[in-house]
Amino acid sequence: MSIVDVQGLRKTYGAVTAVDDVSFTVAEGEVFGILGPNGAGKTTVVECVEGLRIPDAGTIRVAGFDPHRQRDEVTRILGVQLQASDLQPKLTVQETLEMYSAFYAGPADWRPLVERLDLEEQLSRRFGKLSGGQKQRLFIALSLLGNPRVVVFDELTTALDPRARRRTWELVRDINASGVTILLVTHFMEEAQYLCDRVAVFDRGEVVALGTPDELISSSAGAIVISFRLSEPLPEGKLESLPGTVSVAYEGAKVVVRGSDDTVDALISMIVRERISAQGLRIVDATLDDAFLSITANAEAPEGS
Ligand SMILES: Nc1ncnc2c1ncn2[C@@H]1O[C@H](COP(=O)(O)OP(=O)(O)OP(=O)(O)O)[C@@H](O)[C@H]1O
Repeated sequence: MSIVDVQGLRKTYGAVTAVDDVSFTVAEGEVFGILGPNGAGKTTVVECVEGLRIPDAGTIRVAGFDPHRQRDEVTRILGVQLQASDLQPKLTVQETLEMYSAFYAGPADWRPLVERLDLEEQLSRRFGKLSGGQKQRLFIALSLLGNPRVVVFDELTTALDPRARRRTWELVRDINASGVTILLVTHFMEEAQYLCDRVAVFDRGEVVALGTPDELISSSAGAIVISFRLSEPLPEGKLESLPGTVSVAYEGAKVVVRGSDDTVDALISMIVRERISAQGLRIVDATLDDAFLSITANAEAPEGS
């Protein structure tokens, strides 16, 4: 059953069409990723879902409620990640938790949350003195105070070092395992591949791909990446003409071929048949990063164009 339902969403800012005819649904219990290059419309979409922006057209429902017209109902269902600018730097972690708990009629007990998020030792520290990772964990705690069924995390791990990011991923999994649906806006493909059940890729205000990370990887061109070093150049066009080849790139002596299982078979046969020396041969699955670049390949226009 879908808990978030977005149909035909359109949002403009003056002459800028930020989002145009966007539709997707999020099933209860999913981690749903919203990906896309800068300016693709991701934040606009989640802000419409949160009821912070009024759509120009289309319908949005969160557990059946309209986020704009039924804001109170949606606030009881949807937890939103605050930004650093929303919080008082001089308040302690405990004061912040108590203050935000007071906004809800039946708030969650923040003590187990603090324990789960490893913030116990920070309770008497001022918000402004917390590390980036501690701040993010506090934002997660605050987003869960209202016992939400859905939470929106927008760029949750952007400012974190790799260790803190990994730790936050485990927390997100943990929150999801407790039954909370998660809408995750991220620029990190590794994060999306690790956490998301399904992702929607936005490009210039539209959904250009939607599916599981594996579906996106296998449907985007070049699902397999083959790399090796050649001791001597091959005749021009030889690799390009292999079945299933999508691209051939030369990085010095290293060749990177993107293609399909057919490309692997044909390349190996060619190497054996023609006794080609292909050193350091590696055959790996493409990642969501590769799929994202392929899906959004046409998005990048030069600055100022
Ligand atoms: N308040 C606003 N007024 C005018 N234009 C806006 C406003 N907010 C966003 N835009 C424009 O709408 C488009 C979509 O912006 P949005 O912030 O939704 O994209 P995004 O995918 O979240 O980008 P990023 O990854 O950079 O955060 C962009 O062209 C942006 O410049």
